[in-house]
Amino acid sequence: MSEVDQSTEQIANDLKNLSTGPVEDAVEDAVEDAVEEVLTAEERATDLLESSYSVVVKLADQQADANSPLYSAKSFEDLGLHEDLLKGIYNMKFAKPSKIQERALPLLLQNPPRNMIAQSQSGTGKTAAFALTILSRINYDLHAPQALVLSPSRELARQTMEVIQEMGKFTQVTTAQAIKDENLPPKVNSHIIVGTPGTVSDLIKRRVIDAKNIRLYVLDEADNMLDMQGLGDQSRNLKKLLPRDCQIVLFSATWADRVRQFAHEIAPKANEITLKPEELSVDGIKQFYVDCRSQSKENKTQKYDILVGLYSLLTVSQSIIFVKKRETADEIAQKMSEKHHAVVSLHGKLEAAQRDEVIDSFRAGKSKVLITTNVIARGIDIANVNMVVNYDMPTDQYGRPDPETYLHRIGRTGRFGRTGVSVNFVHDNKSMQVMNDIEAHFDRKMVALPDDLDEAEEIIKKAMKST
Ligand SMILES: Nc1ncnc2c1ncn2[C@@H]1O[C@H](COP(=O)(O)OP(=O)(O)OP(=O)(O)O)[C@@H](O)[C@H]1O
Repeated sequence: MSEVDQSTEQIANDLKNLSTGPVEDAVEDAVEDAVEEVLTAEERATDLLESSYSVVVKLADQQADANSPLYSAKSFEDLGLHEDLLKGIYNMKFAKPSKIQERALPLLLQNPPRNMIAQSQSGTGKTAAFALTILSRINYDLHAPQALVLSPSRELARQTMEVIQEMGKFTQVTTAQAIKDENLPPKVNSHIIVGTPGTVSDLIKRRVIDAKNIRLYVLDEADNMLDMQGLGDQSRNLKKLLPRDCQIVLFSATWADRVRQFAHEIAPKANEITLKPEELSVDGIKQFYVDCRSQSKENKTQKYDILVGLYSLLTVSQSIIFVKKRETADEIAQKMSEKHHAVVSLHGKLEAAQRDEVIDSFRAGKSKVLITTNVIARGIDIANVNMVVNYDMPTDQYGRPDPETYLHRIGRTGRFGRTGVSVNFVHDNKSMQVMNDIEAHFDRKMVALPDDLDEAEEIIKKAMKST
């Protein structure tokens, strides 16, 4: 058998291994469903450029010269980016690279390309780091997919696509979104594809996307995707369809130890940028909690009343309320709307078009309060969100504290040095324990708010201004 035949056969086998089920919303459904199923079974958790966090850079190639000016670039020009990209960056009002951009870009852009596993706090500009890498590596004369970016939700895929388009505005780049219900031509020849894993797998399987020229494979929120049952396999199977020398780039704010091992398997010999857990909290986000236990045994009602009591604060700017179940999101949204409070809900059970409508109106500031599940806990970047409420503390499918999800949720505020406040609702001893464990994990104290809501409001308002 010739080499070409062998690799064709390998690809055919790999295609068979890709999930053939309804994979559309696999990642987000997995996040939501896992939690919901177990709950039912049991009866059912400034200026950033001047911030002081330290970054540890581990070079896979120990011979590399860590003192090279490339490893400590101070401006976008120093990175040797093409003029068209510099125009795009400055058009977006980026004056200087953030720390992760400064550290990651020289490693990402080196030749021959090296894999990368990178970590940086939420809202610190990881998207631009991989977007610039992709835009720098595209051969614009070749009209074929050359970079593949996977995101865990359609909302994040759409947002990432917009960033890439804006950054590449002065280039000849062409892009395509591989998300549910997107109208794509029978053969996609755009340079860059951004999508969710299920849809991308399906399109490659149906040969709508030809993977043979892909030279960059980026998993954004990579720990999330690699940690999900089935989806880790899906991401790995997808990788097998890509050329051997494809550069694999994994980004996230969080990397639980158990996931790191998968990361190294999918991105062998990767350069690595890591942070310690205690460096992960964004200083600009002030973290509070309300103890709902003290006032009523009817915890559910009590939580809801407190949320409604905080409504004027929620609408000072924009806010996101995270709940565990889709039903809770809808229930609260409906109850609050009946009281003429302007809130919207977003979760994986909505139709694709509805989801787009909800997030677009929230992004445009037309709605001020968004009630949602973990489906948009990651990556969503909306500058005006200055408050996040954990109506239900984040737990995994076994009911254990989920510090990673906590960090991503609260990271929807305090973006790129902005002001942010997060408020956790504690309604029983278990949720208190979850919160205490998360506090311990990040070595960060959460401040108790007084029972008196007026007083609590004053404290939060002050924190919103002072951070
Ligand atoms: N160098 C820069 N100068 C100014 N603003 C920047 C720069 N880099 C990124 N930003 C802005 O910072 C915000 C956060 O960036 P981004 O969404 O990439 O964060 P992230 O690190 O991916 O966060 P998350 O972990 O939540 O996904 C965006 O609004 C982006 O436009």
